Amino acid sequence: METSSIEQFIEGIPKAELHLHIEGTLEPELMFAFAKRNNIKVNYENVSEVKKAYQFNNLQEFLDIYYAGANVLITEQDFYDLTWAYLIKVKKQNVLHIEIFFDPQTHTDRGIPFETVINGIHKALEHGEEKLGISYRLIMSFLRHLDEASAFKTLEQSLPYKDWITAVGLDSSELNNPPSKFQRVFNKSIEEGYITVAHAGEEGPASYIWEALDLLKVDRIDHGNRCLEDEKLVKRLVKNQVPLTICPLSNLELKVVTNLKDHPIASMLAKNLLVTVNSDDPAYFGGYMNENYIAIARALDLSKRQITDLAKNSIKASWLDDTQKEKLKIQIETYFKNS
Ligand SMILES: Nc1ncnc2[nH]cnc12
Ligand SMILES: [Zn+2]
Repeated sequence: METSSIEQFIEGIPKAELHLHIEGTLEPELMFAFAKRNNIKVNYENVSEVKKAYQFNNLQEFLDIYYAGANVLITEQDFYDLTWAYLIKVKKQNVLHIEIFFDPQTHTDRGIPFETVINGIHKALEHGEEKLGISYRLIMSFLRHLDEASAFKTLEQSLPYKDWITAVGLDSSELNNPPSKFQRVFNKSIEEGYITVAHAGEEGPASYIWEALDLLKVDRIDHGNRCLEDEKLVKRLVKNQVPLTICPLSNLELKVVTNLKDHPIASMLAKNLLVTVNSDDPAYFGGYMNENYIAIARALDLSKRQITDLAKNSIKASWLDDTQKEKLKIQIETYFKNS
């Protein structure tokens, strides 16, 4: 049997995506299409001008452009089309399961009803499951630069759609917005039956990861890069096998790391942390799932065995039921053996 290249191996391996903001999949072409049909002015003349503007020195510089981009999303059809375009992309990348974020406040704060947003996304996800065979979970993320009252209002708005939403998350500007700011909202979310996750340790200190674990009772940490600064924290994450949803190209583009060769994923794997590879905001950071896997595999010279373990981690860290997890892990291992 001819052995496949590492790129071919990555392209074909079954995998799950656990850290993806649907608003971060807004490709410039789609931005212009939505702007045109909704009669909205975009700050750029054309696609290449948009791409040129996507140069960031930190998280905040990215967020400013990302929230401006989301202004073109108005109708249920826009949210449907955005989600559908993402599903088509990941289907081609052998992604079998997705657990994705949406940020309701980005839209409700500009007068778009909560129901418009969730109806469009939910409809596309249902069609994706039915027609493309991609299973999914939806995570409603609170914007941490806004106040607790706004998060509580968003939680209230979500309750009629509880059956469509598995978890709540926490994203946006991390520095000076610690998880503790949202402890009461997260407690109430747990009472309502939601699982919890939070972005922590992307730019913020390791103490924010402790807070996410102890105060927000999170099931996974999104990013978590800076956990390595605290040995006691690493021990806790390893012992409880708390998943970290790592986003290599996002880290590079937002200058969380200066070079992928120095990415902490290598020492995370060595320490037996439960790490997964994800795309975060692929339209802004230059790559979906496979591009992220390929970039990190090339930079760190990962073996097919290590890539297989990362793909299996994505299943282990997901909220699929145990039977489905076993089935998919066997599918991934069989792929490895036949490669
Ligand atoms: N990488 C990221 N960190 C925090 N908030 C975000 N919202 C979208 N992408 C994000
Ligand atoms: Zn993110």
